[in-house]
Amino acid sequence: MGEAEKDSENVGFDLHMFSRLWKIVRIIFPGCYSVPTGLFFLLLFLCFLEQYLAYYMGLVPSKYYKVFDDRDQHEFMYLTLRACGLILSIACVISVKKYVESVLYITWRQVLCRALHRLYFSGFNYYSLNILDRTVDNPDQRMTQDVDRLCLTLSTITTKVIISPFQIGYYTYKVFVGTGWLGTVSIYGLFFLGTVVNRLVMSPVVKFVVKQEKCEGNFRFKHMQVRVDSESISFHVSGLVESVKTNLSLDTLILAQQRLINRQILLNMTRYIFDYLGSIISYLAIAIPIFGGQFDDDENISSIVSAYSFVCMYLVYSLTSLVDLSSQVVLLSGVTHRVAELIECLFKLQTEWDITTLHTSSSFANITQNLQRRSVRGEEASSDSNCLLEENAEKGLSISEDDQQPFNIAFIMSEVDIVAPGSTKALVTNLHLDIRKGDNLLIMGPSSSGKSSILRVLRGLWPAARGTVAYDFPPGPKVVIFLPQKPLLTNGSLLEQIIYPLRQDPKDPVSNDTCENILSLLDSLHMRGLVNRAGGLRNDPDWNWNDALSPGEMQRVCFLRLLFHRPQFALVDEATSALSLDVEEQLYKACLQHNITIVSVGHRHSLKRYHNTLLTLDGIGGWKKDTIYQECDEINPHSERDMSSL
Ligand SMILES: Nc1ncnc2c1ncn2[C@@H]1O[C@H](COP(=O)(O)OP(=O)(O)OP(=O)(O)O)[C@@H](O)[C@H]1O
Repeated sequence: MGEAEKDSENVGFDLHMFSRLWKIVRIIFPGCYSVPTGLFFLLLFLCFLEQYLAYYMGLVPSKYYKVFDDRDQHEFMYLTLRACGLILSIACVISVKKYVESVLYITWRQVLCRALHRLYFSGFNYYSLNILDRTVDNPDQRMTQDVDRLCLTLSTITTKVIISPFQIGYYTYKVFVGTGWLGTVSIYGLFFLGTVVNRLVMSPVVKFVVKQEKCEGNFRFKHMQVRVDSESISFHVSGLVESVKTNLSLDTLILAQQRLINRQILLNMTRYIFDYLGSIISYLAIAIPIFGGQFDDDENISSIVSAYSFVCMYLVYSLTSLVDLSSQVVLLSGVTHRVAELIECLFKLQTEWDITTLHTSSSFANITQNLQRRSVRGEEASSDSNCLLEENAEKGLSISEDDQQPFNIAFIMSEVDIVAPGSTKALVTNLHLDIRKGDNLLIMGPSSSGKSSILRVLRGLWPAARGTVAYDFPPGPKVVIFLPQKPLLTNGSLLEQIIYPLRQDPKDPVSNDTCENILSLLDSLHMRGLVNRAGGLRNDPDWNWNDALSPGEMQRVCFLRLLFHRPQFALVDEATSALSLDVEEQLYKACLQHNITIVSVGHRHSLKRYHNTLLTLDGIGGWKKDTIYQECDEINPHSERDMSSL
């Protein structure tokens, strides 16, 4: 059983649930003067007002009894008018209360989701959570559906829970005055019995809610897979396979729902038993003073019974409505556990990320300072690479916040072992590598030998199993850009694809000159047709770019990012594998012309022409570095074609 499964087995309606709920409450109430706090107190006020009006409304029937007994027509008219006023006020208060409740629910949802997004998109938490750390299932579902249910349930039950003590206290006093201690105790006895039975029945149901939510997430994910990969599935004519698998995840979900429903039978049974017992017990409570002779024979029993039965019933109602909340509390407990688990995991990843970032940048500073010291001492470098490092250090390799400043070294890897997550076998061992300006590096090797993994470790997605990885440069596309193996296209216009990872600021739109540059870049790659298809550069065609473009077009669009941003370093993973050699040459030479230092991962030998160092992995942990000697004109970006347009 996995760690995640063990955790979902250990959930219930207990102290752990309350401590997790408290964490969430601290997020959804960001401060004393925040909107959610204001809305919450307004809601509380409306709830009290509703109760106040309900009390007077409840006494109206008993007053009618008295009016009829007295044959008082004038009082009857007055009472009717008063009742109409009360009805109008209570209807207004309840509808405004429901409105505020809904606004509070969506405000909480926004606050909680934004807090989760902040953590999720901080550093590489989204990557770690989805790829590396598997302790939390379906984070997407937790942030969408579970947060929604949590906020909705919380907004409907919190005020009930808060005003209950006041409501119960007041009606207990009234019942005690009317029926004495025996009536009060019998009502309370019923409530405590109901609470104990409910607590026993409720707690085991929580884990079934958690399981059902998990299956719900898996089911949705399966549908999402089919949506994203519909073309590939169609090529395999594998609709039947996907249909079977989707039905399988549906069946698992239905089974989980059925199990939950089975458990809920008992919960509902106890709930309704206590509901109906409640309606009887109020009359039993009134019977005590009546049969006990507390009222005189000539007293108007029917109006007294009506008045007392109202307070008794209201006390019973207040108590049983707490018990009635059990099914909502079960749901709340289930989603609280799921959302809190996500928050806890994100906090853990955030802490790890902060430590790693601190470690890598301080390692970088230490390494570069050591290099400087060594060069001052005049130590002889033992290898070519050391010579170069020292050369760079002497030039004053300072890491600055300014992304326009030239960076001589972007990354340093020293004695690094790379191990894939969940594996024990090293893909690459004792790797020494520094990515420095002007040294275009090509990484080759058999499939699965760990070529992309080197980029993952450089990017900080995977930790190095041993050794030091150091990098320290400002974020943003002007210093370093990575192009992953799978082209990444976002939603939005063609312009947004090319300026990615920057985004259009609606207040400061991309200038016409920049658009002209982008258009000429697209022209030079014969991609003007795409601009027309997308309805213009700035137009959002509202399509899924991954479905709308061919793999070659996707690679060309992604590569154009490099030529648009012109970073100092570009680390590209098989970014031209779907392109013709012609286009590959055109793109690489443009990069060289713009003085972009390239680190490429690839299989094609044609790539050697654009690099001067070759790192070859042997697939069993070993590696070697060689210099690639070029014919002079081979790497001359101007030799064959004028690249100025790019
Ligand atoms: N997220 C992951 N979790 C666990 N193992 C992984 C993960 N990603 C990759 N691996 C494993 O790491 C190994 C190296 O993968 P990598 O992507 O670095 O290979 P590669 O040399 O780039 O291969 P190719 O040439 O086929 O792209 C593979 O065996 C792969 O299965």
